[in-house]
Amino acid sequence: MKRYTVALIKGDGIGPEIIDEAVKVLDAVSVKEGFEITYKEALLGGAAIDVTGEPIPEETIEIAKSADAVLFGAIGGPQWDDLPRDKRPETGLLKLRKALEVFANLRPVTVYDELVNASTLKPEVIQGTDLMVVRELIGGIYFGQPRAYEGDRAYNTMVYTKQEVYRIAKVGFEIAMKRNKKLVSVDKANVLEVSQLWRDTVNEVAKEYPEVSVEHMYVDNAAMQLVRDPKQFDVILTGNIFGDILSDEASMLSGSIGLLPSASIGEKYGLYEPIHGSAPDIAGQGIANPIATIASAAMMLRYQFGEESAAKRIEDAIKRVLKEGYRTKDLSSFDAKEVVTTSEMGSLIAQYASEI
Ligand SMILES: NC(=O)c1ccc[n+]([C@@H]2O[C@H](COP(=O)([O-])OP(=O)(O)OC[C@H]3O[C@@H](n4cnc5c(N)ncnc54)[C@H](O)[C@@H]3O)[C@@H](O)[C@H]2O)c1
Ligand SMILES: CC(C)[C@H](C(=O)O)[C@@H](O)C(=O)O
Ligand SMILES: [Mg+2]
Repeated sequence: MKRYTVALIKGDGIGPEIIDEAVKVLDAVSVKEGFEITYKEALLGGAAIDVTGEPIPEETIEIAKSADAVLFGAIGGPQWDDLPRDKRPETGLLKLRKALEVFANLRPVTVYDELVNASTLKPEVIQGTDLMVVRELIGGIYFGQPRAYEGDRAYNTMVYTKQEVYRIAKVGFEIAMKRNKKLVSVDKANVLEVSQLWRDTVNEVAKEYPEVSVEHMYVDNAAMQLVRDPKQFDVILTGNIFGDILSDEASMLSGSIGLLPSASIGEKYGLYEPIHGSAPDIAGQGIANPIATIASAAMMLRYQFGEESAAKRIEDAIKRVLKEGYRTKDLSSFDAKEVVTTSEMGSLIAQYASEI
């Protein structure tokens, strides 16, 4: 029997609630598909700060590196907001991404037919939207030096090397080749030198993929186009901060940020995480939508373990619960036949994923 080890990082807020549901679903499909997953929990974020004083203890990096994949919930919360930046929960996540060198963050945006009324946009605008944001994850302004908060002055540095842009662009084009051969690269090349390098490098990589149609778009226009006509996009290739913002925006095409999964991948490791945060406003109430995390677990099965049929089981089960009208509270006003808790949603998906 095939065996995989998964480092589980539950984190803060709704993190533990949504990870528990993903584990439920993974356990159900692994029985059906004949593989076994063993889990090792590790601390990160506020949960780690409270125990060790650090947002990412060394042990967490070791556990993450020694596992076959990492499944991550969410971190952060108001109780840690006043800590200095390098002691905050978010810094723990950024350090983990960096330590694992997961430079490519893939954020698929699916609009489920059953939820076309859930978006704030008109159904005819969003129906059929299916796009992939390819976000550079371990460079750009998030990590650039120098950076400081000095009295009345503070600064950050947006920096990309050609090599960093090249490798994320390659990922973008490879994905475009497997999808609809259409890529929009998003930058701010009318203002930023770093975006000029980005654009030049993307154009170089484009020569290796003559079949892929390439368009460059400024980020402000892209933000507008995403809500004007999302179906024009297939692969969106962009840098760290633009990808962060555009993917939250894109989540509202699908109806809830609680639906959007992601895979953060590099040469060696894989980190699977929903795109949303720890949602402190709803933590502990059993109302968080676990689908983003469950779908991230499906991405883990596909990308990290090559367990395509298990991944498909989960994705089909998600479609089925939505089709049958089960909704967590975030989607309760949209064609809901029954409003369910976080745990009930996880159990239904686990049940459907293990049928047949
Ligand atoms: N990857 C991460 O761990 C991650 C990502 C984003 C934000 N954060 C952190 O999370 C904390 C809260 O940030 P925020 O409020 O800006 O963003 P958030 O994504 O946590 O929440 C934004 C809104 O979306 C809702 N929401 C998010 N996930 C949901 C889900 N699964 N089901 C239903 N509703 C959901 C929340 O209730 C809230 O109203 C901050 O400390 C922030 O730094 C962490
Ligand atoms: C929590 C934060 C560091 C993180 C980011 O900005 O990358 C989050 O917003 C995300 O989208 O995963
Ligand atoms: Mg974000």
